[in-house]
Amino acid sequence: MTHPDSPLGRTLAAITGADADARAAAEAHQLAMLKPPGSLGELETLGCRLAAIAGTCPPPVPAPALVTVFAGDHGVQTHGPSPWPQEVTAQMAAGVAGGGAAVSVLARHAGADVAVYDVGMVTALPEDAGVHDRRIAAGTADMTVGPALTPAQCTAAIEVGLTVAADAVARGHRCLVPGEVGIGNTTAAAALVSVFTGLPPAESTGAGAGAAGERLARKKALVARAIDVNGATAADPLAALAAVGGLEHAAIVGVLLGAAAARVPVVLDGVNVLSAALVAAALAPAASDFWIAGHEGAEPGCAAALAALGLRPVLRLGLRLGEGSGAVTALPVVAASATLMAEMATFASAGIAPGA
Ligand SMILES: Cc1cc2ncn([C@H]3O[C@H](COP(=O)(O)O)[C@@H](O)[C@H]3O)c2cc1C
Ligand SMILES: O=C(O)c1cccnc1
Repeated sequence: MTHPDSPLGRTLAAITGADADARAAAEAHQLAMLKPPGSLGELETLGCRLAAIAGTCPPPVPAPALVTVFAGDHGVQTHGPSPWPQEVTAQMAAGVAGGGAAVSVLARHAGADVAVYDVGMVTALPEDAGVHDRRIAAGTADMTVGPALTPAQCTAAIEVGLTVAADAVARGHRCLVPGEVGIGNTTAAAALVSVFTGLPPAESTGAGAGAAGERLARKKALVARAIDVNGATAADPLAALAAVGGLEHAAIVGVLLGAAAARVPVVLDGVNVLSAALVAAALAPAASDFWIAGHEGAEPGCAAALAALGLRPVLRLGLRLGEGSGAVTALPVVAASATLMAEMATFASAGIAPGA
């Protein structure tokens, strides 16, 4: 149980759904805008959702955005579900901070800021790597023999995310984009997706960063064993997160809840972020009002998680990278939906009859 007077308890208590009046005003404004009703398709839906999130119509453009990349390692990688060595986690964290990773390039393209946090890599980086030290453990424990995280580690990682979200909003960021790096983390994500959607591990588990053949079969068996050994169930979301999640997933849960409490939109990425969103939605169903699905990734858990969350993706580009890359690619489209509402003429302002 979450203590009501803890950072998580206070955050959960602060989360209420998006603003129905602002949504109704946005729907009416869409009809008044100089276009046939419905002709801007999902851009209309997005604009109305942003209005409901902000509580005003037209909604403010969700900028500047901050991409928060959390890096952690995974004990389950001792069984080799990922074809990549664990050192790649730290190398990629440094790469994201250094500006050369895919998400770094895409964030520059979208005009978003990027911050990287080590929440528990096996290898700590020197300070000049530009990665913020929020280390909780040197990776998780092997989830196929017991919980990946202790309850205290899980809570600490969630609180890192809560603090990152609150600080970002306090510094003026108006949109959050959580991302991750962590060799082995699609094994944990598949386990979370199975626990929270009921999809069997054989169907929730995908290639991740390149598992195939015997390795992919082993990965599926590891996911099934981890859920079974820990008795992970959606009925106890925090225990399930500690059992089969990662430190980066827990930190992302914190960002997702912290942003919802601050009524700031979050753009969701691939299977890792979506698996964290399933946990966060189980803790606070109203929080999903504040989340926009940036894309539907190719990893099989993505479609199942989006369906369970009731979210339609902005993009479908066949991405299977993570880092926050797909979410940040969607950002300009999300921002466009708000700009249209603020700047388009209305039939009245243009002196044109709205038609039939
Ligand atoms: C070079 C490289 C860059 C990445 N950027 C994101 N990931 C993605 O792949 C990893 C998860 O896949 P798995 O569970 O199969 O290990 C995570 O680091 C995720 O962010 C990468 C993976 C690699 C190898
Ligand atoms: O969908 C993702 O987030 C993803 C897919 C493959 C590898 N890493 C992450």
